[in-house]
Amino acid sequence: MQPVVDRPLAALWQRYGRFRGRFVLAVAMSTLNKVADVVPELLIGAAVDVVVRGADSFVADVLGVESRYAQLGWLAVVNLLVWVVESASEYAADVLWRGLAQGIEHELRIEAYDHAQHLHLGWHESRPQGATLATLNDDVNQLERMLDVGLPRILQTALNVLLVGAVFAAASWQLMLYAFVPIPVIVVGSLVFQRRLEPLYDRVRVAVADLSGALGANLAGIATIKAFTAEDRERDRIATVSAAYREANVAAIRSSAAFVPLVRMAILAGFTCTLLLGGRATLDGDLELGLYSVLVFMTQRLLWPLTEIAEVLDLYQRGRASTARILDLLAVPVDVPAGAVRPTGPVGGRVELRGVRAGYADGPDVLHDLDLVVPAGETHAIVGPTGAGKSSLLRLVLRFDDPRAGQVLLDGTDVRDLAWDALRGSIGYVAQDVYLFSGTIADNIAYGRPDASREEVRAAAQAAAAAEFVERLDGGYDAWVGERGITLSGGQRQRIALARALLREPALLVLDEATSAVDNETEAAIQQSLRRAGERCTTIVVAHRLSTVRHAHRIWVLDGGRVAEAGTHDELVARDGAYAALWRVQTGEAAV
Ligand SMILES: Nc1ncnc2c1ncn2[C@@H]1O[C@H](COP(=O)(O)OP(=O)(O)OP(=O)(O)O)[C@@H](O)[C@H]1O
Repeated sequence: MQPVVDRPLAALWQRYGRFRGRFVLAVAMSTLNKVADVVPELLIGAAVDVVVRGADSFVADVLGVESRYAQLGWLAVVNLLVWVVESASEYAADVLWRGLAQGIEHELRIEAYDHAQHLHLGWHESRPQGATLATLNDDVNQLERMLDVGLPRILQTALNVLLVGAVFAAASWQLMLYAFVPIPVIVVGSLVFQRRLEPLYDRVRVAVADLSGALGANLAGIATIKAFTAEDRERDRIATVSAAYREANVAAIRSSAAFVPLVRMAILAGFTCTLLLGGRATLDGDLELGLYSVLVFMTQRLLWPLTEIAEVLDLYQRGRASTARILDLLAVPVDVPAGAVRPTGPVGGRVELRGVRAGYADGPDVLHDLDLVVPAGETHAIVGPTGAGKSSLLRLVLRFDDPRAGQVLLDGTDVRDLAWDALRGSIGYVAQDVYLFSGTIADNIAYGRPDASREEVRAAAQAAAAAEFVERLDGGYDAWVGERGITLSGGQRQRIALARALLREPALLVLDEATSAVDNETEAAIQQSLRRAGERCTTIVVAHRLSTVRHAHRIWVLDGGRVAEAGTHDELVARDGAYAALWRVQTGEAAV
């Protein structure tokens, strides 16, 4: 995905204006710390000056103390004070920078996650889950590293140059020039290097997203891998993706490692200049010995931190790229905006599709000119061969997708005009592939109504023919359901999902193959409960097993995205069309 935010850090600065106060404070503390950090070097110079010049030293001039011992004592006291300031400011700066990084990291992650969950389902389906996960996780962490390690280091390096520059300038501008000669080389080199690294880090990111996507998909499909003894093949496939990641990283590392020797050479040149030229000036009597020793130390202090510039640029580059990706995610428009209509009275649950044409992304239409009405309080079934468009139709009712043409109406209002809670809040939905969250059985049943009492949870479980097996579980309603409910059987999962939908007492119950995995006896019990529940709500059922739907008020037979026929079970059997043929196959009256 090409980044759409071109100045990500400026955009971040704009976005998080409320952190600016803390940022300024962190900068102030880092500055104080750096100043305190430079002072000990000056004190060394002063100490040499005291030892060499005694009563004529700089300290003697300032304090009016002649004894060398007393002067050294004063220097020690100042050193102690500086040490206290340095330690305290370092602590404060550290806490502030890290707090800032953690604060922004947290807010950005939550914002990005929240935005992602409001994005169109089609957006999620059209890209690997690993890529979204990598943005929400790795990218946000990378930004945090840039903020809590990279930024303070950049600042310290800049302050270093300024402060040491000031000391040099005060001592000898010629020496300052020599000591500073390497800096432009390093900076220009760094910029060139940064430009080279940018595409390399993009490759690393793409590779890491591929890798986490592949790992996630494989772990989700571990049972299939085992069943097909595909472990070796999958290991090789992961090895290929991992090797691509390794190679992308190696390429980036090779470039970044090449930079450090260049910086070292430049530093050595600056250091040698100060050593030689400063030494000559001291021998010639143009430079105080104390100052010479300070400058030799200072050159080290000035230049060595610049070796870190490579690492800092590395962090900056990665952080910048990560920020761009997070902001790009945040810039994806929520193109299925909710309406604002909230019906005042109770929702009846009447569903109507008028001339609906629908499809996915740029693909062909999967539903064609569909007209269908489910009056409030009735139970209607949608049946038809696989791929006929049954689930696609339900997705329109829930507004996971919008039709390309035509309208979907709930109680006469276009679903596009309804607020989410008015639309989805009125619907109890059981998807074809049930998703349970890791938590207790009760948590899962009460997912749509977290305030439900235990009695209500139990009643819903009863209606979904789940109570009996739940009570037999160790812990009953407090039994822990593993991630995606893997500790339950398929039929048990479906019944929990059904209980979850029923507990909402929805105006509209939408069931997509909700009982496909339960046995006939359990299904009969569920049908009975559903008929009771159906007295209070409208129900749309998609089912392959026709016994599930034979009592429906109306059965819609879809074929190739169109309504092939519709009527009650008896009418359709009497018509002797597609439904009757299917019925005969399922009841064993016809040979398959
Ligand atoms: N998320 C999707 N993205 C793209 N195409 C899709 C998507 N979901 C379904 N389709 C396509 O839409 C068509 C209808 O699929 P749909 O799932 O609605 O059929 P169905 O009648 O529910 O089938 P089944 O009985 O197998 O569940 C199929 O051709 C399918 O390939």
